[in-house]
Amino acid sequence: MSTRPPSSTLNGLYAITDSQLLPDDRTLLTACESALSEGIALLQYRDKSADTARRWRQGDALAALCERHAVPLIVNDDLELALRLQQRWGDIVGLHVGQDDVSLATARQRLGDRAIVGATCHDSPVLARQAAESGASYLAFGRFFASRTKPEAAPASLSILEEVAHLGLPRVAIGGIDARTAPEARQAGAELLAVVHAVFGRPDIARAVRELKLQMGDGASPNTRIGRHSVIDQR
Ligand SMILES: Cc1ncc(COP(=O)(O)OP(=O)(O)O)c(N)n1
Ligand SMILES: Cc1ncsc1CCOP(=O)(O)O
Ligand SMILES: [Mg+2]
Repeated sequence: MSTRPPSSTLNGLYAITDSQLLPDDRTLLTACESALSEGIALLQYRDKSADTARRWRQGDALAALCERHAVPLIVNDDLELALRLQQRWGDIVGLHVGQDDVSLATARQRLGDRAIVGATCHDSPVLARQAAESGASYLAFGRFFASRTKPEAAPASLSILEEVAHLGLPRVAIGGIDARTAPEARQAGAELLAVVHAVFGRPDIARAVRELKLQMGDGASPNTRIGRHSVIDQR
């Protein structure tokens, strides 16, 4: 019944925006354009502010950018924003939910079977199984290394990635991923490496993406393109 992408189709670098590192529209869009031009698998819009108008404006502009690059835009936390953007931009828009956000089952039900809906599972095989059963498109684990963006996130061991391999969903590693730690996370089994600071905290974003992809090795080139060569169309 599910039309979720098979695990082999989500693979590569997953860049996540940060409203402190990218404080205004122009900085945000220029930075994301640079990252997208170098080839990322997914872009997440993560804005913790209470400014709904800004989130809609920026989300809409990012969706336009992502559509041009045929890369999915994943909204963090905000189901209503994801739904609004989905109405306008279609299934290029997805959602990431954590354990304190709207439930994965609700998100899946409201966004439909074709949307990418990802879930935070920290370092828990139980949460991972529940997320898989509730329709997650990918499972995110971490933080694995010291994170400048979210230092308070609970630490996790890379061994969780192997433990959940049997679920057959793409595994995301997050937290302190950079060019130095990327090979370790990749070798431990992560299909996707989610990165804030090592992309958007760097002065040359295109170069940062190139370096990370180099360290990720084979398969770091995105293959999640939406459009004529879409994994979504191929499902
Ligand atoms: C890819 C990815 N993985 C994990 C998270 C963290 O989500 P959450 O636990 O809801 O924490 P916040 O990001 O909302 O602070 C994520 N955003 N993306
Ligand atoms: C959102 C989130 N969840 C766990 S760590 C983290 C932040 C990752 O940012 P960085 O790549 O800068 O460590
Ligand atoms: Mg959240």
